[in-house]
Amino acid sequence: MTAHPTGSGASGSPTAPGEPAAGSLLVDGIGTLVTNDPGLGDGALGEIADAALVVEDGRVAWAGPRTRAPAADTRVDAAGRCVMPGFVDSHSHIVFAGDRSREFEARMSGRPYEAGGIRTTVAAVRAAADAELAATAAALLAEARAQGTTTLEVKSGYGLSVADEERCLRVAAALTEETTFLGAHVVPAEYAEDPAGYVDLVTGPMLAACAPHARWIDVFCERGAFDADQARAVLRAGRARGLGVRVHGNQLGPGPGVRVAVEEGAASVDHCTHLTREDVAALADAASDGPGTVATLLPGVDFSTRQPYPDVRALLDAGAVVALAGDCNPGTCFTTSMAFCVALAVREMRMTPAEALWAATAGGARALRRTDVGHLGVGARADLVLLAAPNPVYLAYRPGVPLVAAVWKDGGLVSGRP
Ligand SMILES: N=CN[C@@H](CCC(=O)O)C(=O)O
Ligand SMILES: [Zn+2]
Repeated sequence: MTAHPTGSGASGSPTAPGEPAAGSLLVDGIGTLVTNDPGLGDGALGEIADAALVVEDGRVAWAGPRTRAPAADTRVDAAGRCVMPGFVDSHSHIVFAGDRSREFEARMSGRPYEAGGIRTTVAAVRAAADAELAATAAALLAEARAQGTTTLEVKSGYGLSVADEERCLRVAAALTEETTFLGAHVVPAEYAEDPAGYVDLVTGPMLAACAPHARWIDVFCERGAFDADQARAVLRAGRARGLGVRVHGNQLGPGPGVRVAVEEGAASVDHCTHLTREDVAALADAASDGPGTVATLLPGVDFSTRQPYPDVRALLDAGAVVALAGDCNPGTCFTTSMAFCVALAVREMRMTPAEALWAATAGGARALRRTDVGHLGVGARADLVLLAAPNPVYLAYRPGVPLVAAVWKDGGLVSGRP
């Protein structure tokens, strides 16, 4: 660290928006610092009151009480506000085209959500140019980032042909390293009479074209999409190509999604709206044995589809690892706000504010099997959020209010102003 010998902050102007910090950066005067490192501070969030944090080379170099802070080349004054790790949103479908607001309107008038709505977006994506897909996705990524998301997973799944899935993944890979091949989202209309043929396409030529752009493979294991055997075939083919596996499951009703995910060693099973006692036990067992399968809950989906919320207390009481993610998509949840999801999880699912914030940061990192994000321990990526609030409880306490004042990614200011 380029530290100065004084204990007080060095002088220097705050980093200009978009510019990476040159040299070391001291963020001083932090009212509450959330580190998610219980070795550094109080509780599961590792909270430190009246704190400071030093960034160097894009990583956290020091975190602790401000009275002991080393100086640095540049200083930012948090003026008593909260600093937390950036949100790790481990589930999104932001590469799409078209508009489904009328489908939402119909749903709010009583029509149930059905997986078939996905095909509406598939038709729009197939008709859209790459540049249109890229512009929409980049705008949504910027929107998410301005609200504190510093790691965002992005799936394909609205192309459902070799060429369209491949170009959706190329668009995603230009935005994030957390890309997921979801050719097995639903069976497209042209394969309606031959679902087995579509699984062969996904596990064969489509996977071959998409794997170079993807880190993960995913499957929607649900009535109306893919059954347990089809899901296993998809996940195994992806794993054989070196992809990590994840599953959409138990969204629309009880089903085999969780069981398949745990048995196939998936990093995460997402939705988990309808769980049996056996599902909860399987997720808890998985958590006690190796990296496990994280239960990723998507409360924005349950909100926007008028579904019940998952039984998160059963999961937490049993010892499962829980993440919260946004699932931004045009059909079931068109939000990029992780703060909104945290507020829903607290109010509607009865998570404590600390549980919800952990799940939306460290939990998301676990769901992506990442150790460099989701916390602010020494060595972590300096992905920071400065809140216009003294502590993180405000995320749920002031729902719907834009509380994110500034966002740094890898130590560089990418949104807002300190
Ligand atoms: N459940 C499956 N896929 C998306 C929905 C996509 C859509 O309806 O367009 C989800 O995560 O909710
Ligand atoms: Zn999804």
